[in-house]
Amino acid sequence: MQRLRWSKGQQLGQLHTSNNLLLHDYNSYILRCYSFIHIRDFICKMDRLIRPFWKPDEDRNRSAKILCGVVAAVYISNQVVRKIINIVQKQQIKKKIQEKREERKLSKAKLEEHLKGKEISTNTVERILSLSFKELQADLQSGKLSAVDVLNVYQIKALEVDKRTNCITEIVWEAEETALQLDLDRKKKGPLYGIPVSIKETYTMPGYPCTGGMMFYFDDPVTEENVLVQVLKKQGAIPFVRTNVPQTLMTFECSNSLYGTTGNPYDPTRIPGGSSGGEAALIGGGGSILGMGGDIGGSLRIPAHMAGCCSLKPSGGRLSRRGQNKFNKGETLVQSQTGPMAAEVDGLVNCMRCLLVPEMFDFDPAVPPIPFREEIFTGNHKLTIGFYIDDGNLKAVPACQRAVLEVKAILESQGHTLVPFKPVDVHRMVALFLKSVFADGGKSYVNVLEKDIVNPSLRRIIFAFGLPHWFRKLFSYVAKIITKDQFTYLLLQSGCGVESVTEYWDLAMNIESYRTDFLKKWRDNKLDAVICPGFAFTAVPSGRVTDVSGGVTYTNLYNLLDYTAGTLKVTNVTQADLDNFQHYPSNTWMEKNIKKFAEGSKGLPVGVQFVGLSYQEELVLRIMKEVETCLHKNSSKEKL
Ligand SMILES: CCCCCCCC/C=C\CCCCCCCC(=O)NCC(=O)O
Repeated sequence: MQRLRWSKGQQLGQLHTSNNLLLHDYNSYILRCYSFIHIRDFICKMDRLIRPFWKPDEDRNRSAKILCGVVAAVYISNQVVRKIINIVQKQQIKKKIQEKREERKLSKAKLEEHLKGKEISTNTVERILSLSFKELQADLQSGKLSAVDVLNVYQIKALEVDKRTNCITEIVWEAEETALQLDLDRKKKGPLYGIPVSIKETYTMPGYPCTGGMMFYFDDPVTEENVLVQVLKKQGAIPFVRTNVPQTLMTFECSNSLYGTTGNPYDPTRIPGGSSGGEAALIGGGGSILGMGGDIGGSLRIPAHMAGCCSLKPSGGRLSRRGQNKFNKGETLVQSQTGPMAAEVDGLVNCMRCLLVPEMFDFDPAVPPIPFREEIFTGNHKLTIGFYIDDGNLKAVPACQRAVLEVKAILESQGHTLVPFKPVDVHRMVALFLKSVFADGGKSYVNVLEKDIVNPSLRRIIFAFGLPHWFRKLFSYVAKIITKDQFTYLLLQSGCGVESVTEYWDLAMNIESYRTDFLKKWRDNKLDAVICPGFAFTAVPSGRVTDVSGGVTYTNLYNLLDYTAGTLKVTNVTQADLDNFQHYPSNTWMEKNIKKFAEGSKGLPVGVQFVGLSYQEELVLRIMKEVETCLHKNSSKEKL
């Protein structure tokens, strides 16, 4: 592997000699030209070179013309060579993608064959799949069920869900061996003994690619196992499949050229959300009871809401981030946080309980050593909870509004006090967020995607991110006039990132000042927690995410604040919700798109978000559990 640097020290990224040799050599040559030959020296040299070809008495204009011609010819041929190399490279990538797809297909077929050979009865499958998290845990602990039986049943169901949604990227082949070992060693049962766990593709596991949906990272060697995977295994859990993500992870589409597009288990023509979309599709479809994901702008919560499961985005690095999402490591103002996803809140609670243990604090000393605080989770004092259905950017669609109001009624019936709340200026917030996550103007993503087949859903945005900053900023005003969308304007403006260290420090200070203002409002309202829409809308058709990307303000607010936030599926879209669209505004481009994409959305899941201050994971889980119990959701294993 070699590293290539632009003259100003900008890192282009890691290049794999196998893949990029041709372009690497060519790039090095061109870079050397740009870096080492000062332009004036270059012109002098050219001047000396061509001087013998013109007569001394001739006009210098002629030499200037020749010089310009030569420079233009060099520039054009440079572009042509680059284009040709790019085309050749893309062909190689396409071939490789095809090979990998075949390998994955074969691997899944092989597992299917293996499971068929075991002749597991439909009865056993249905019985095990119908167990709630607690029941499954109890049956495994008591020895009523073996780890291998449970694993095989979930493998069967996972493959079935995968056929409809394409949510699995890799089968974890050592899972069965692990289960057999656990069954043999019954005395040493960890609390998660025999629980199969699905793992997001961005979690490092040696032997498995960790790409974030980007071909560029496919051959990156994975040496270190993700800390949470290590702890889960120590607690007896069995990682059994790895799941799909969107290309770059910075969208909620869940599609990439390497693994393809993941569909929603409720309607495979629609998105499952992202970036932990493969996880949500699998869990929402019943193929996994517990999974692990990550979230920098909503990636744990958007998919839980759209594909019908629950998730928790912890705060403050409460769970180790080591070995997850290596793709934007240098960006530390808003960080991607790891967290669990599950079919029921009990899955989230048990997972947190089993992760917040000395082993994790030992593996990653950067994690604050705070164990799971049972007293907060089981507390029963009455709370003051803020609620809102419109964050001031995009109004939530009728189904998402209704879901919040239903949860509000449930919480009131439990004796809590619900008060209206409005977040502090979300446009100010999203500008800070976009400036942070695209601090380099999106350059690192654009560079990496130059060597990939760009997902169709990202093409427009990648093109925009490739334009010069001055043009993007100018165009943002035009876009604002055309779309009337503040978010589109901000994506183009703030997506340009920062120009200097001073600007980066200012950005950090402005984030702090937003956090201060928000906390003041929270304290003024004497809030313990907040409930709000899981997202602005329910699952949209695949390929259309950039047409409605403004919905992200409902989730990324709590990343910028670094608060705890969980999502729970509470209802499904009804005909009445769709009829209520007549009251939904259609002033802006995104509002019109949201309305259009809602057609045919009846039956889709709808989640609600539960928010607490930093380090309030136990409190948020307590409220989620209370609501889930009231909803009589002992099990979210809906038959789809
Ligand atoms: C330069 C390429 C970037 C492509 C993405 C552009 C889409 C822009 C729209 C909205 C921006 C913010 C979306 C954030 C989505 C959340 C994803 C997330 O949380 N990922 C983190 C993770 O998976 O760890």
